[in-house]
Amino acid sequence: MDKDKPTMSTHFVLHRNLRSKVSVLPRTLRIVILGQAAVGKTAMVVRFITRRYIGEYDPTLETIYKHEVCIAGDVLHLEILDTAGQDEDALQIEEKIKWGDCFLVLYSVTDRCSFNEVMRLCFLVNHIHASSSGGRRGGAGAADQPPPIMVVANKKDLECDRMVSQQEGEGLARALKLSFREISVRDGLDETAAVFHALCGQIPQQADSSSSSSALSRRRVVSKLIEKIPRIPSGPPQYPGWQL
Ligand SMILES: Nc1nc2c(ncn2[C@@H]2O[C@H](COP(=O)(O)OP(=O)(O)OP(=O)(O)O)[C@@H](O)[C@H]2O)c(=O)[nH]1
Repeated sequence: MDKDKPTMSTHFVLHRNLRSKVSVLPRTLRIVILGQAAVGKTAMVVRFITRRYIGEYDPTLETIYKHEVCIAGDVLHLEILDTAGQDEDALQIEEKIKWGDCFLVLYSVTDRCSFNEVMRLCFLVNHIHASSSGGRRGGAGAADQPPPIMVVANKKDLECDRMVSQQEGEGLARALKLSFREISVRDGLDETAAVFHALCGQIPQQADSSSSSSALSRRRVVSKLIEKIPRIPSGPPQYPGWQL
């Protein structure tokens, strides 16, 4: 492998020779990034896809990023919805949650309000997914399970401004029975990539989430709204303010 090649991570890059060894059909996995404004949602997605760190704050208009990864020999097409942290109406957030297969709920360790919002967002995700799977019981497959959610604490590099301890974050995630990571998107490229890796690893192997009946019915409902969100194709878009 060419060490000098500007790729995002050796664990995640899909090389041509690897592609030929993969036996299963690629699956599409939709990840929704939730969290209050300025917690680092856009910085995290862009860091994961391009390795670059955005040092400037530009409030997000919703964007869907597309990216391809190979995890444990399984090719995944990722569609990552970077939501706007600004207030939005309940219907909009519901549509986005219905669109997703799995979720990263972010807060900043320097912002207690963003931490306080985590529990509400996690309950919302579980509630909306439970309702949209039609209350079916006893069915097989991932549609009846709560969707994978990971709680992510960002900006741990800002120790002097810390308002939420790591123990508090771990305690909340434990109470919600969710996985938890504390990271610095600014300082930690590998730990940022590991968040996505771990989330993808929580998806049941047998579940082709892009074609299950409940996923399809959810998506019919939300497709009109989501089509309005700009899509960023693979490859690094150029923004001012990016640093390596
Ligand atoms: N120190 C530090 N700053 C960070 C880190 N991650 C993101 N930031 C900064 O936090 C600010 C907000 O980051 P964004 O990624 O725009 O936040 P967002 O959650 O997408 O915000 P909205 O678009 O309003 O929802 C930017 O100035 C980033 O550079 C980090 O790990 N450490």
